[in-house]
Amino acid sequence: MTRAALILTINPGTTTTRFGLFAPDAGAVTPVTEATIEHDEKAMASFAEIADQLEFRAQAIAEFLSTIPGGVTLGAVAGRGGMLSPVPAGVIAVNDALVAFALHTPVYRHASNLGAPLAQAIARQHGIPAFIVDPVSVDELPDVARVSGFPELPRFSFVHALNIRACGRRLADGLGKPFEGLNAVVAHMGAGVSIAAIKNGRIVESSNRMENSPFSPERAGGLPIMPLIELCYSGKYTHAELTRKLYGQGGVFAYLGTKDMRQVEARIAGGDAQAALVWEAMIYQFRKAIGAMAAVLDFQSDGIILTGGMAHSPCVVEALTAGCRALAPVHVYPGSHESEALAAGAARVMAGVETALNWPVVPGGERIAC
Ligand SMILES: Nc1ncnc2c1ncn2[C@@H]1O[C@H](COP(=O)(O)OP(=O)(O)O)[C@@H](O)[C@H]1O
Ligand SMILES: CCCC(=O)OP(=O)(O)O
Repeated sequence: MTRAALILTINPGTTTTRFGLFAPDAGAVTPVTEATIEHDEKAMASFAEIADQLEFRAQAIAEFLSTIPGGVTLGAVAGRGGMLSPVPAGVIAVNDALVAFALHTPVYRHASNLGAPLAQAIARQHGIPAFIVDPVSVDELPDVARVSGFPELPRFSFVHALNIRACGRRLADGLGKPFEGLNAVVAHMGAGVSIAAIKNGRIVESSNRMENSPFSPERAGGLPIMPLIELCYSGKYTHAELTRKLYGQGGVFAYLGTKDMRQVEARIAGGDAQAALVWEAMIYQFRKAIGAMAAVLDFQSDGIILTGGMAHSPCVVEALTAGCRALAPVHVYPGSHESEALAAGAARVMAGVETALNWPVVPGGERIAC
């Protein structure tokens, strides 16, 4: 029996590389297998630059593929897209220029910058196309949302677009309406957090996790700006130290020394008052952000979606549902649905339901059939 060519998904995280194999079927996908490789934190810290991890992670993928009984025939590879320049939502075909941008001139340092290079490396070995889908630099903000109050620092979009759009599609399907007609608030609550407003299928506003965002297990989120300026110039920290403190060691970690919310909840159950205060403050900030996104949608949303790792927590879900259900019905889609969303994007292109954008993506730019 010949086996259908599968779609390989690659999702590089700070200390993990997640893989999936999916069978495409007329623009949809069925999961075949998924795996997460946990990389040693010290080993990852030994790489000076994210780009230096390429070989190491490529080796991990080769090992994953070698474990598939009977081998695997691939038809396409879809990688998580990184901190690119602003792009529309959708699928982008990986080419050399995109790989060079992601490796050498990304807007910010982030493991997702390796999604395109890794996808290309595997795709080349198999002679198949490579894509990225809904990268974190998806920017659908209207002009009014870009005005920050200081012309040199306009607001911009970095958002968990892949999971947020996948959850939006799922809600739209459940409601029997097209995604393009969906209005919803999505709270992606992972190690980093994005709270976003989807209006007619477009992410028209989001908390931008290091701009005006709630804090999260490891990100400081938005901070009091005048004291932050003082701290920057105080000489207390170097640029790199302060960036690390706010970005990977901020939020819950800065207060409690852990990024694992299960541990935090266990400490609260054991009577730890500081843990309880920090947890409550984070939920309080989530509620404020969800309310702000509901306001962006004129309080006319089809639903509020709670998703990401923290949506596994009954305490988080209960607290947010109680605080937000007056705004719209609350739907809980725990975990991230990124692998399936990556595969579905590639499958839509392979089935001809959608065309891929070509990099560099310019307004009204070229789309290519693959
Ligand atoms: N059952 C749970 N209860 C509470 N928190 C959880 C649970 N499962 C995962 N988390 C928390 O979710 C966060 C990770 O979310 P996830 O979406 O997996 O992260 P990432 O941003 O790395 O993809 C961690 O802080 C983790 O402790
Ligand atoms: C903007 C989303 C990119 C991302 O994955 O951010 P976190 O690392 O904060 O989850």
